[in-house]
Amino acid sequence: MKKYDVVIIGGGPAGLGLAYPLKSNGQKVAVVEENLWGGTCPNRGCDPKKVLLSAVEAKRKGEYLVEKGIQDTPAIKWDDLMKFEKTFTAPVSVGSKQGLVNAGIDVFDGHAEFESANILSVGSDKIESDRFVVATGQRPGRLNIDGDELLQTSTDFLSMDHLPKSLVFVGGGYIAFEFAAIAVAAGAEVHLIHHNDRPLKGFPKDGVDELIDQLKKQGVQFHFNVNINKIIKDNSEIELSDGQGLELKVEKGFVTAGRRPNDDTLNLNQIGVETDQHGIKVNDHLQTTVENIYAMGDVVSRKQPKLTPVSGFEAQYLSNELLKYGDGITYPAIPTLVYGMPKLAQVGLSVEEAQKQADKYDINKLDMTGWFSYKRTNEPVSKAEVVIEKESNRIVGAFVISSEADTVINYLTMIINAKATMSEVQSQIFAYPTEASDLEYFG
Ligand SMILES: Cc1cc2nc3c(=O)[nH]c(=O)nc-3n(C[C@H](O)[C@H](O)[C@H](O)COP(=O)(O)OP(=O)(O)OC[C@H]3O[C@@H](n4cnc5c(N)ncnc54)[C@H](O)[C@@H]3O)c2cc1C
Ligand SMILES: NC(=O)c1ccc[n+]([C@@H]2O[C@H](COP(=O)([O-])OP(=O)(O)OC[C@H]3O[C@@H](n4cnc5c(N)ncnc54)[C@H](O)[C@@H]3O)[C@@H](O)[C@H]2O)c1
Repeated sequence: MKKYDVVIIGGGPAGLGLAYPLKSNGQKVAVVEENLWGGTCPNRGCDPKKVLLSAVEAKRKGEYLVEKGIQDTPAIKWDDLMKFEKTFTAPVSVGSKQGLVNAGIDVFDGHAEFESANILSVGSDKIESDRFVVATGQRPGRLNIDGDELLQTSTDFLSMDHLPKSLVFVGGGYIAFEFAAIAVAAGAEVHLIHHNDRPLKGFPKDGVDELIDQLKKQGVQFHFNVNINKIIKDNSEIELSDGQGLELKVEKGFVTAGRRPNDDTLNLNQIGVETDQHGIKVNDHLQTTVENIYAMGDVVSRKQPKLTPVSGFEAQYLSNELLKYGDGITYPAIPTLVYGMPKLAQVGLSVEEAQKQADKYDINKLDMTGWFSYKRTNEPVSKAEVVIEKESNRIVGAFVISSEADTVINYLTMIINAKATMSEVQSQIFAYPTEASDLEYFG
């Protein structure tokens, strides 16, 4: 039986982010992966999605300037776009695995399961290790209704060679809003079904309503307060119904109603590792309820959002922690973003929380649509809500909706984490005219 200092289960951003620094610090390390090396983000998540969005951004930016110097709106050719996307995804798995091998890290292909707190089985291999780190991520949740198997997942959407004429997303979270923006720009008839009237509920309602308005103008059809309870096949289409009058026929349907942790097929509970509905329970050292087993990334039950840079941050933390027991993990302000045209973004203290403590915080509501930066691109909406702590005159939170919300939220994240006051921001010289030079008006 092979014996290691650390065995990592899951070859995604979290697992790979930990394997390299441990190896370069002299540890004997192995990584186990049952599917594509590199994990969700580069194979079936962030990266392929962002490649598809390149075309959406180009199309919308052209559209805004029709009759303002641009003659025709660019049209998206899905089949070509998908071929372009696959040039990014195709090399990922082989390259990620080879990178580990080149670094002298042992790799195992297959499904990992614990036999005990020190022994893991991967197919017919048994692997012994002093410590294990579970970094198995999440997978799409299912609806548990008749015909659920007729719905495809985000992975299927991101590898569709041809765009269906009509499609529906069931569940209105990050994935549904982003994919709806992509599919409607590419020319499909797009429906989005949500079981209540508050999709993307972590974002301010007025901002989400703006996004919904924009997506409606682009052609997305929303169905709120609808609980689908049956799906049947009808020739080349599927029909979704709620038993209350909605009967929707589309060529393809996708379940986008949340993701669930991959913590249920590793024998974790049998060896004493406790889980809850959000994933594996860990303390602030990312240690599970079994002393020598740690967990990180999307599979962990925690309040921070489940995102690639958060997985990377935890991997970096554990790479120190496993070599020398130190302080518990503390997270900086983490920005979250719904991509599309426009994008929604927020960071730090939420506007909703700040409103509850009006004695401590001011909220600066900015309609930037008429500001030079946005007027020159003629985009339909650009707004921000900035939370300022009265006592320190510091920005402590922000929400942004615009096509540049990703850039703006990253500036604000740096400002929040640096604890800079508004006068410190205003004393910088930024290149003009840019989103950075607009920052002086945020306070
Ligand atoms: C459609 C989509 C879009 C996204 N977009 C963004 C985005 O724009 N920005 C962002 O920051 N995040 C985004 N995310 C989230 C991001 O992909 C995850 O936060 C990130 O991949 C988590 O990394 P991880 O290493 O924890 O898990 P994963 O990347 O999921 O890796 C876990 C790995 O473990 C393997 N595994 C599971 N069980 C076992 C087992 N028993 N044995 C062996 N191997 C196992 C899996 O096959 C997988 O490869 C997106 C996710 C999706 C689905
Ligand atoms: N830009 C990004 O950073 C990004 C993009 C995509 C995905 N992600 C990651 O993936 C995760 C999961 O994304 P997601 O969009 O699948 O889930 P989500 O949790 O963001 O949203 C799912 C939505 O579906 C609703 N819902 C649940 N059951 C339903 C039902 N039966 N019918 C209709 N609606 C239902 C929920 O109320 C919720 O609003 C995100 O939380 C994030 O971690 C991030």
